Amino acid sequence: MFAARQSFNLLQKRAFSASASQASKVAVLGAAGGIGQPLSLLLKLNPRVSELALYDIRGGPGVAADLSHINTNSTVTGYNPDAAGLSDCLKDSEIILIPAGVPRKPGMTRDDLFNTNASIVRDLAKAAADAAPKAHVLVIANPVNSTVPIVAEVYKSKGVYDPKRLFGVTTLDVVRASRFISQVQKTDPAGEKVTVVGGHSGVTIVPLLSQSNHPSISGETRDALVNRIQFGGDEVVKAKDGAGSATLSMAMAGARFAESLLRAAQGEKGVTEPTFVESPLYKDQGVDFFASQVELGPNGAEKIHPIGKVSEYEQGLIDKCLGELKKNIQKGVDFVKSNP
Ligand SMILES: NC(=O)C1=CN([C@@H]2O[C@H](COP(=O)(O)OP(=O)(O)OC[C@H]3O[C@@H](n4cnc5c(N)ncnc54)[C@H](O)[C@@H]3O)[C@@H](O)[C@H]2O)C=CC1
Ligand SMILES: O=C([O-])CC(=O)C(=O)O
Repeated sequence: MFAARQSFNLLQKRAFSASASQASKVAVLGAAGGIGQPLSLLLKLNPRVSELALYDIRGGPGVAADLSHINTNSTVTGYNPDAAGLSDCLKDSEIILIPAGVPRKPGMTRDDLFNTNASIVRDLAKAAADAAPKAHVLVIANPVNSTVPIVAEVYKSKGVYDPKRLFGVTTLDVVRASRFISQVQKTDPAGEKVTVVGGHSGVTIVPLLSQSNHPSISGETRDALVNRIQFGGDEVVKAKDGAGSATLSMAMAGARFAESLLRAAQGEKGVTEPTFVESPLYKDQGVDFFASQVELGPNGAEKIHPIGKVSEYEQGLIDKCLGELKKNIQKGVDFVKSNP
């Protein structure tokens, strides 16, 4: 408790000493939702954020008023869909996070969300491309494997696509991977770094345990761990029993990714995060987007790291991933072509 209070005080102190030259406006679209609210809270506590702009089809101003009483320096403004609400929210943003969209219920796959979320993401992408074409766009709404290509197609159609500034947020997969492996190995998760590549659903999530601190994990232990990382989202969907999917852990993961981008934008070198981006790694196999470790810089994705050495077992997982991923990506591209 004492340690938690100490680190919170430290965070507050840093908030008050953040320099004005580091002004960064961050917009959250879907800010009143299960992810949007705790994500906005974490961003309000981040001293690198100077202005927080919160948009939702309902409830944005309420969440903003609540957060605006927190005694950190950033301003918080809420926006409704009326008048120029969305474009005012987006204007001058450096980062746009998109958790807008419906979550899963038990028995559903992420792809089952496509019919509802594809058009939500397409419309928000249109507004973002018009109002803040240079912002970094962080797509959280599922199915990420398809919603990221949707944003890319919208930006292309408006002539403003920069692949270095579009990211599918897969941070939760590595957050889970490090937690789950620490539970098996009885270690501190803070020291466990597990690379997870591919996409963000079921078999497209490929943990590379051979590159972790525990490369010798094998047999049933390995299989169970890989399965738990691939289907970790289902655990939460089942436990919430119809009330949605991961929100709090996702908020932490999204805030971590935004913080990494801001650190990189503010000049820090060597900042890397795993993320689903347009990638050369498997383009020769017709897979244009792929998540891997990416070095971030002021202009976004500076360097896409190669996968590195993988075991035969992991190569099998990657092969399975690529087939599914290719279909998911194509579905997003086709959607925008037929529903511009
Ligand atoms: N990338 C990832 O790792 C994860 C992604 N997700 C996804 O994030 C999305 C959001 O999940 P939750 O926050 O739990 O859902 P939620 O239903 O609690 O919140 C969604 C919010 O979006 C808003 N919204 C709907 N249409 C909108 C529009 N056109 N413009 C602006 N706001 C709009 C709703 O009013 C609501 O406040 C889901 O698609 C979910 O599958 C969830 C967890 C992890
Ligand atoms: O499982 C879901 O539907 C939400 C999600 O993407 C995750 O928790 O990884």
